Amino acid sequence: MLSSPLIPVVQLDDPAYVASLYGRTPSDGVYPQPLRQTLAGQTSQYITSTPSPLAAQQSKVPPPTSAVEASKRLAAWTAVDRHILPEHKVIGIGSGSTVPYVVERIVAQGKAVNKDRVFIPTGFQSKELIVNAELLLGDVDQYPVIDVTIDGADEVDHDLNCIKGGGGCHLREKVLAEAADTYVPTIERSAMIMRSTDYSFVLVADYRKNSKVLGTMFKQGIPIEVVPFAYTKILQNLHLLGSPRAVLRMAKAKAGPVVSDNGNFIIDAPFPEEMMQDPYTVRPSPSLPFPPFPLIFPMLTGLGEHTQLLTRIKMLTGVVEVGLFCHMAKAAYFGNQDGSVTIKWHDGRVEQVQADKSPLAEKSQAEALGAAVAKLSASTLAP
Ligand SMILES: O=C(CO)[C@H](O)[C@H](O)COP(=O)(O)O
Repeated sequence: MLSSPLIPVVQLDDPAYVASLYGRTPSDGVYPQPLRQTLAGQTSQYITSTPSPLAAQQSKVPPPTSAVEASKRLAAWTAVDRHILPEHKVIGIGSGSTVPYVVERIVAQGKAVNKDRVFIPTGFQSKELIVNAELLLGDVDQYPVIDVTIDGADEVDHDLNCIKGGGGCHLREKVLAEAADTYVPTIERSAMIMRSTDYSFVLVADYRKNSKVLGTMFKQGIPIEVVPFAYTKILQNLHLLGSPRAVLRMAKAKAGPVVSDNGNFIIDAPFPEEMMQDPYTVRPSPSLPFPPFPLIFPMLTGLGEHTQLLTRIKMLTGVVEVGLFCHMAKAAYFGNQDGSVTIKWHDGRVEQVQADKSPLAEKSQAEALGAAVAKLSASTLAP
């Protein structure tokens, strides 16, 4: 075989070469296992299985520096304490700035309980969080049934419908939300829909996301993931559907559009309040614009009863997923500025956890107690 002096020739099945890539060989019996610790900021894809100091450093969440951050942590910790129980072995981890606090609290449950668990990410960010926290990474194609999924939200309404996708991850987020719920088909007003009968999808957010009607707090619109080549046609259809201000989401630190983890584009489509009030329920169509219009565009105007916004957007050709999560969540946890937590449950109950009963209060009480004990023992031991 001819070889260039500049390009070393390697034999791909050479055990030494394989070992140099993966840190172990097929004869170890554990090959091939995913061994990398982190890809963020790394130049090499292959990193040894020894936890790197960088990974350890990245898995530490800095203490919150603002009221909003503190309320995210409060929501995340309270939700983890109530919903991630020792018997839960397959756990979905969502995306966004609240989720690092979820992972932080799960890690605090200890190595013993976490060693038998597998964590399923909703995208690049949560994959990094899982790996950096040295938790076991899995994927939803291995685990299509998840015990509990915890995720952030951009806005949650009184019915626990929510907008997600501010971070462009809502396709995977919805798959993981569905994997955590149990669905049965039901017929409602002549339409077959899937209703969840057992919910294990939990939302965590700060107080700004707690709302009555979607779109009143999160005004940039419903995130819609679309296949790139169809985006102009979809924008046109969304304008006809009632969102004349729908736009393609542009990247901030890159020229051109945001590209999702799945290689798609994201459109943000704000709809008027009356269309957002109940984006899910099938109900009789309100006034149709003028007689010939529904005949020409029946799908856009909605004939008869099938007027739910979620389905109508999803039915547009080229739409991959809509960032409206309707009747999927078991509960939504909102951290408040005063240290309390508001919990909205799927059956309509609203629960309030007072500040002195929250996990953060317990932590500071425990710290104060620890400090007092240390002081007392120091003074007792002093000569
Ligand atoms: O849906 C999401 C990403 O696609 C996030 O969960 C949502 O944007 C909330 O993020 P944050 O916790 O940063 O407010």
